[in-house]
Amino acid sequence: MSCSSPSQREEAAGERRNMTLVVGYALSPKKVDSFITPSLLNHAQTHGVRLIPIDLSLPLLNQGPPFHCILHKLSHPTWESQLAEFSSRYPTLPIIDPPRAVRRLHDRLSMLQVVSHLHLPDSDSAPCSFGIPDQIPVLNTTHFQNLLDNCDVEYPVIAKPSASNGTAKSHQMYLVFNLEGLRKLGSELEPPFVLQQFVNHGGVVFKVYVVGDHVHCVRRDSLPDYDSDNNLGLLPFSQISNLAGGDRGMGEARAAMPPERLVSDLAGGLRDALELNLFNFDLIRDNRKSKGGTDHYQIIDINYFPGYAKMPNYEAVFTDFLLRHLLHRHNPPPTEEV
Ligand SMILES: O=P(O)(O)O[C@@H]1[C@@H](OP(=O)(O)O)[C@H](OP(=O)(O)O)[C@H](O)[C@H](OP(=O)(O)O)[C@H]1OP(=O)(O)O
Ligand SMILES: Nc1ncnc2c1ncn2[C@@H]1O[C@H](COP(=O)(O)OP(=O)(O)O)[C@@H](O)[C@H]1O
Ligand SMILES: [Mg+2]
Ligand SMILES: [Mg+2]
Repeated sequence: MSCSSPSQREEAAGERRNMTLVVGYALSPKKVDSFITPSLLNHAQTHGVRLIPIDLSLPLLNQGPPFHCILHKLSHPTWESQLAEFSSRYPTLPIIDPPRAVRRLHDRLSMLQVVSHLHLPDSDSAPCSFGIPDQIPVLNTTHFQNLLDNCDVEYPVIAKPSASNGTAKSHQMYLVFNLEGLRKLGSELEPPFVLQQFVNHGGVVFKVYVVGDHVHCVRRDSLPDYDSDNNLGLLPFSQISNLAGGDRGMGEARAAMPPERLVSDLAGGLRDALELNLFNFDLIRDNRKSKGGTDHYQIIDINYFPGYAKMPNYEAVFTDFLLRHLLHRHNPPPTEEV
């Protein structure tokens, strides 16, 4: 509990405005290359934010200078236990974002569960609705065998590994067109995975990037609509919207952007429900359910700390987020040497 008065808090915020905020980051080498660019470091430094790498080979508690905040996208047990130890020593120091909240996005079922509980404020402009595609969790081989025996899958479906943990394997998906394809899937993908209803969406996916209060939506190419003449049983694919020229506009000309109000309401609703500041989500317009002037959107994926460097002006957006997040906190930074 903070015992400081409003005037003390103002004073503390004032002091912090004149000092450099130190942000320790723990990211994979690939993420460091794409995100911690010289332009981000320079922009942040000019605005009083120093980004410092955390040395994963040393105990976090022994590292300095004292951090005002920790930024991370790592989830191995050693790192999480270091963070837990650090948080119990400095309970008010912000961890962006808390591992407990990030973990929810590591499973493709739990990441979307939160969408079902979202209630957005009514909008008078552009009526639309949202949801998630139907999905069947396949937990083990017995469960998979039951599905094959009972033939109660509505094709086409996309088989997605349950784990969404940043590995190439977690992005390896399969379009399954019929029972024959489902049989073949058995020798390609080991449970646990989900079978998610394939949704015709005009070949365009909208990616909504969230950085605290900042929301930015882009359009990318996606899988084409289902063609019933296609007699392929099973079609593997991976990171379709990230392929070179992923926004080259195959479906772009036909695809209007989703209403701004829906995008910002979904972003805000998810931010609060997930208790996360850094994420993006993939949104598609469901052609079958969009009727009578009401468009229906489906959320199909949510990613922690995505590729922000693709966002225009990300250096300013991110620095501004760090400043707001740290300066508006009521608790002063730790005074003890870290
Ligand atoms: O590297 P990028 O820029 O392609 O970013 C990836 C994201 O692409 P996006 O920003 O949505 O286009 C990507 O989003 P998708 O899953 O492709 O929708 C993931 O967030 C990926 O992280 P991870 O492999 O799931 O841990 C992100 O990879 P990391 O940068 O975190 O390694
Ligand atoms: N239910 C779906 N219906 C239609 N297309 C989908 C569906 N789910 C995913 N896709 C397509 O597959 C791509 C990858 O799926 P996604 O769940 O976003 O996995 P990843 O985590 O690898 O990005 C999406 O960007 C979209 O193009
Ligand atoms: Mg995705
Ligand atoms: Mg993803």
